[in-house]
Amino acid sequence: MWIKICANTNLDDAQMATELGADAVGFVFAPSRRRVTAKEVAQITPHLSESVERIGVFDSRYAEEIAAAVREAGLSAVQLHGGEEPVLARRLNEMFEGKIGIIQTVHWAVDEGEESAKAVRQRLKAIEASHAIERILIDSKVGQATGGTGVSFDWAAARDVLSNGDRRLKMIVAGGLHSQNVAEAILELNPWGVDVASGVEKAPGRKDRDKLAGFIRNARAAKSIAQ
Ligand SMILES: O=C(O)c1ccccc1NCC(=O)[C@H](O)[C@H](O)COP(=O)(O)O
Repeated sequence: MWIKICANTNLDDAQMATELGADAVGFVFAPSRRRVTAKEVAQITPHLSESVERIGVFDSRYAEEIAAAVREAGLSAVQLHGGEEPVLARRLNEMFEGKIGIIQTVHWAVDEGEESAKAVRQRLKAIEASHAIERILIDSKVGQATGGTGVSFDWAAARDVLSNGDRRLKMIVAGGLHSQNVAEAILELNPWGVDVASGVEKAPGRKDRDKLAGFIRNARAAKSIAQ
């Protein structure tokens, strides 16, 4: 089970997440109350273990802008959170000669019921056909809010849509997860990975050690049952 702790804003939190066993730490470059700059992240990444993925979350559609932030901040992967144009992923792959991890976010609009299921199904097909992406992250969209919402989507309704997707794509589940519901999400959807931001915080942009430890412990325990 791959675990990403997202929306880190400071070194202590990012180090705490890695010490507790996270596989990846995320930094939000998209508009958010947890937004960070490349300059700030550049002060954090050199102090993290080489083995942990450092992922920037971007809503920009400009490859050059993303690439500049990747280089300055010392990121190892990007999460494309603003749209699903395979051309952006392809361009980044070219620019970094395939040496950068790319995760494509696909939003599940929690207010849109069946429409959401249809939209996600279509997006997964398009991503699969593009052959440019190997990991997708399914996140809740609530109104205009596209991340850090603390709201989970309907896993039971999503199960069919997500299990019919391309097995080649590694699926990461996000949106409203916390230590008390992550096991249920894993047992329902059997994802490759999970991601959390607000569910392990004591305040926006500040992580809570107990919540983090509980999240990682419960996610790993659930995955061992789901397999
Ligand atoms: O976390 C944010 O504040 C955020 C804001 C805007 C765009 C993306 C954002 N986070 C990206 C992530 O990958 C989060 O982990 C994901 O949205 C889950 O958030 P949460 O529901 O709070 O666990």
